[in-house]
Amino acid sequence: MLLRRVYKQHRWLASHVKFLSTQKSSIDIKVDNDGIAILNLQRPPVNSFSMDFLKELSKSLDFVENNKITAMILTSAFPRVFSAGLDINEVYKPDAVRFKEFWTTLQEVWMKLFGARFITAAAINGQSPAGGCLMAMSCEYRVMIKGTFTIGMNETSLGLIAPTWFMELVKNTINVRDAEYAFTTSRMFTPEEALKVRLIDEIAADKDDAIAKCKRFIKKFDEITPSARINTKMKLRGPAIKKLQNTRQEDTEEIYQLVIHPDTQKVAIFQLYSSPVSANPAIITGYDPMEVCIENCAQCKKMLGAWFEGQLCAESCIKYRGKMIPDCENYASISPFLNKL
Ligand SMILES: CCCC/C=C\CC(=O)SCCNC(=O)CCNC(=O)[C@H](O)C(C)(C)COP(=O)(O)OP(=O)(O)OC[C@H]1O[C@@H](n2cnc3c(N)ncnc32)[C@H](O)[C@@H]1OP(=O)(O)O
Repeated sequence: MLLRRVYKQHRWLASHVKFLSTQKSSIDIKVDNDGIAILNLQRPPVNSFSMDFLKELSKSLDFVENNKITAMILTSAFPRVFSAGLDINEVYKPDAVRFKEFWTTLQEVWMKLFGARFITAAAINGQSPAGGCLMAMSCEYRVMIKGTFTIGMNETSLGLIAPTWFMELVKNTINVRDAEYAFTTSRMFTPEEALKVRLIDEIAADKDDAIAKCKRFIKKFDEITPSARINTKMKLRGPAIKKLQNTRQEDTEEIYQLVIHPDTQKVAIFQLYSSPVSANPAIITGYDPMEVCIENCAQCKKMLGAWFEGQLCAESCIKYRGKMIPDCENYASISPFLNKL
């Protein structure tokens, strides 16, 4: 009888979710026949977390919770990137009110994901720096696919400092020494290295295998009384959530002050147009012509949007060490960076 009700509910959810996912959404939710919700992040190009995307994730987590779905797997619809972390556009020249709302939304998503009553697992099917790593780490189980992908906390290389609650989470997952080394040096881990320090729990051959392995973890709880599982999880995770609840405003203010610092802004703009995880921000510090050049690339990108190849502009700027300074109103100077769409 109970089984029939659960089955019927899953069938309803499956059709309902199908309806939801026909709206243009950055998260595709599918509930499978085992009653597990698979959340595919699909915000082009790299699943970076903007405020709207975070709000959508927040609603998706509510959907899983409100429909009493027992487990969720977080993954990416893209083949090479799980998530590029926070959207650098939210960090570059932020408006104070918007940035604070953005950060508050991130806190809220984190508290919902980390403190979810349902079982959570991440199938990390690509690059997962900084905020991408944060989302995966907030789940109870992590499976990463093998390949040339990396995961880690590269905040310091961007001139940023990860929030305390993220540091605590990592310190409680891997050992303190590895956490300190990784955070301070912006170390990115290959899947094998991540497994060694237990940043992840398993390695998979591909995305399907990663999801299958996450499901195997979820299945373990068939043998465990649900209330015992939930109460144990809450006892383990509750204090960290309470701590953030009590310090949300200070946390937001601290991060905002950090983000608007000129040094952070220099790195943010560099990152915006030259994004590989291994980028060395030292290249752009203390050399003014290059800084002006990169600022101008950013301005042209803002003015011309998709017509303008911002990354190409920034790369040329770095290559010619600031000797080529684009003027957005001078066609000759920007024509090398205009595309035909
Ligand atoms: C505020 C303090 C709090 C600290 C907590 C968290 C901080 C963060 O999360 S900051 C973000 C950290 N993220 C990164 O450093 C990742 C940067 N990105 C990359 O390394 C690569 O893009 C990635 C390996 C993810 C994917 O590589 P590719 O597949 O080769 O793609 P591209 O590099 O060509 O990028 C495509 C496209 O996406 C834009 N992009 C990349 N990352 C971001 C981002 N985080 N935010 C916004 N946009 C991003 C990149 O600029 C390209 O744009 P176009 O040039 O317009 O195509």
